Amino acid sequence: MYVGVTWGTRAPAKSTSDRLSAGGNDRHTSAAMLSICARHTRGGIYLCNYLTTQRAGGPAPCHVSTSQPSLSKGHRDYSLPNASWSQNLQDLYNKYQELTKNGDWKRLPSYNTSVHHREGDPMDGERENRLFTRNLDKDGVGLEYCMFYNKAEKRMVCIFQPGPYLEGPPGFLHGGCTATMIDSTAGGGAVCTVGPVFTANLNIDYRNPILLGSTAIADSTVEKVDGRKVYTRCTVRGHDDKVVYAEATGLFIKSSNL
Ligand SMILES: CCCCC/C=C\C/C=C\C/C=C\C/C=C\CCCC(=O)SCCNC(=O)CCNC(=O)[C@H](O)C(C)(C)COP(=O)(O)OP(=O)(O)OC[C@H]1O[C@@H](n2cnc3c(N)ncnc32)[C@H](O)[C@@H]1OP(=O)(O)O
Repeated sequence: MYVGVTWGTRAPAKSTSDRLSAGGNDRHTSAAMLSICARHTRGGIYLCNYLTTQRAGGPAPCHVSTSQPSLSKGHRDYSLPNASWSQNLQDLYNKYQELTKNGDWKRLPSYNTSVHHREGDPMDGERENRLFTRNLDKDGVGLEYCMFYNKAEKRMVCIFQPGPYLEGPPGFLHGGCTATMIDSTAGGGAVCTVGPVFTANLNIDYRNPILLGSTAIADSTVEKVDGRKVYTRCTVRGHDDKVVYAEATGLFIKSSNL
């Protein structure tokens, strides 16, 4: 039976990434880097490329690591920082991690299959299905993100960094991917508030294009629950809140079939 999300109980107690994030700007200390290299070398070839978008005037850094976690070796919590994360994403992660300390906010662990989010589901075994937002094996080329939920405010925040494989207009994020992040964030907020839901309706106003490699925040609130209907509102902004990328409303229907 689906009982909702697990609050990090399966995440490693103190991963390299956590140690790094705790260190904030110390993340590039030599000891930490050696530790990361050792970890990635075990899982594949470690390489950190520094890519830039080709757009004149505003290249955003995009770091890509080629570590290739295997699904069957599983259980990786993909919401933890990795070498592909930009400093802006890392800073936002540190900020929200800090907010989790008094219990108001919870970090959601994130796996690459939907079922691994369900309590009681086996965490091992081969699975072909992949979560849409976690379907690329290389860190940094697709979506890097982490969600935080505030129960009292019925609010879900997703900090994210879209990689180079998500291009729509040259240098910019595909609008369908923006929609995916809105759907996932608002849907995740609805799931955390009422339990399993289906998306019934999503309305999006795209205000500004999102540069690939940049860091953005999707910020969603459950505004009303009316029977099985869950009404949400979501805004996507830049990491420093200076630009609004998109504004959306979403209707989710509580389902007993999930
Ligand atoms: C990426 C994941 C990250 C999440 C992290 C968080 C937690 C992790 C846990 C688990 C991860 C899983 C999920 C995360 C959540 C969301 C992200 C992805 C979500 C999706 O990707 S999901 C796929 C796309 N989605 C569909 O594939 C739905 C297709 N569709 C249907 O399956 C049915 O259509 C359904 C079920 C929607 C309703 O069907 P139904 O038979 O159950 O209910 P019914 O029709 O009676 O409607 C009941 C009342 O809603 C009103 N109503 C219905 N639809 C409306 C509409 N469009 N506009 C206005 N009102 C509407 C009616 O008017 C009535 O209102 P009233 O009660 O007042 O009469």
